[in-house]
Amino acid sequence: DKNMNRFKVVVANPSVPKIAYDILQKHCDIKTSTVFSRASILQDVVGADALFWASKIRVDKELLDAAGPQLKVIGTMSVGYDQFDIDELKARGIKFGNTPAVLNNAVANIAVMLAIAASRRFTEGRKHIEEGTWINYFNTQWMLGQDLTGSTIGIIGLGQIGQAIAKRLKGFDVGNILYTGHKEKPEGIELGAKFVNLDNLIRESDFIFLAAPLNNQTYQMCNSDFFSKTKKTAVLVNISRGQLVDQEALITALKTGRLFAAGLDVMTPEPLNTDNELIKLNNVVLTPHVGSATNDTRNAMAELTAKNILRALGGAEMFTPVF
Ligand SMILES: O=CC(=O)O
Repeated sequence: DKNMNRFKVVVANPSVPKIAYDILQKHCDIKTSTVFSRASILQDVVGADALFWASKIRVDKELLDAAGPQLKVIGTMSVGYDQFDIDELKARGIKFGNTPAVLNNAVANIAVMLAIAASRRFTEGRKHIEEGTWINYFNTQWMLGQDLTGSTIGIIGLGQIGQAIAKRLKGFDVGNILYTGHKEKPEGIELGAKFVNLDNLIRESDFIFLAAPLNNQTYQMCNSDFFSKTKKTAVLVNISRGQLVDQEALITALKTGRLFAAGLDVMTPEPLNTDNELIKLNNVVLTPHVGSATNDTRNAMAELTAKNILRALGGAEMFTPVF
């Protein structure tokens, strides 16, 4: 039987780059889930040895039960993995990997873009052009923004993306770089970044970057208490997950001048409802969760996920295991 020792892999997204198929095809039979519905994916995963996940659909007990006990490997084509029931995966001895590192540059770049766009009033300026309210006399006080140069930067989560953000901002001659997280990091020392508690970071930062994963510790960490301590001139940038922010509290802070502006690549829900207040606010810059969305980065993520899956199916350690 020529199919002996071949594995069954389910790719849970029809848009996964071809390179993943080229890699997996050598040792696997691939089934691609063509519809983004939980019901159809629950059927497609039946009998899979491995899952190639590129989906927000939750991988929980129900889905793992549907797949069956032969399922031993999952690779997610993302760095975040909040859609997975980690305890359930561990209990079943499933090897699990994500795609860190390969998306650091693309995501850090969009973080810097959002910081500058928000602090320099991109949305408001664009509206003035469109609506014909671009004033035709020279007003030295029109459309003034906040400086990145000389500012105090606060990074919540100095992981690989947080570090890539810090490295870039040094090129803008920022002042101090502060960070917070569960522990002080050697990389922080190398970057000349100072480990502080969250309270100090909120109070002192001119720009606050959210670069921490979504988990029980970070869920809704930016709440009304958080925004009661920010500088009124501060800019918030979120490239992590929308659920780190109490969005109603953020909107209130933006409307009442508790916060100068926000640049958000992530929000709740995604996609955002078209009548959401965030879209109406002049001091918000939005991008539709496209931090890693470049050709090269998505190809690299697909390649790494496929290689991780093959390694684990062959009994070796993944290149980038979560566990
Ligand atoms: O949000 C995207 C990712 O986690 O890679």
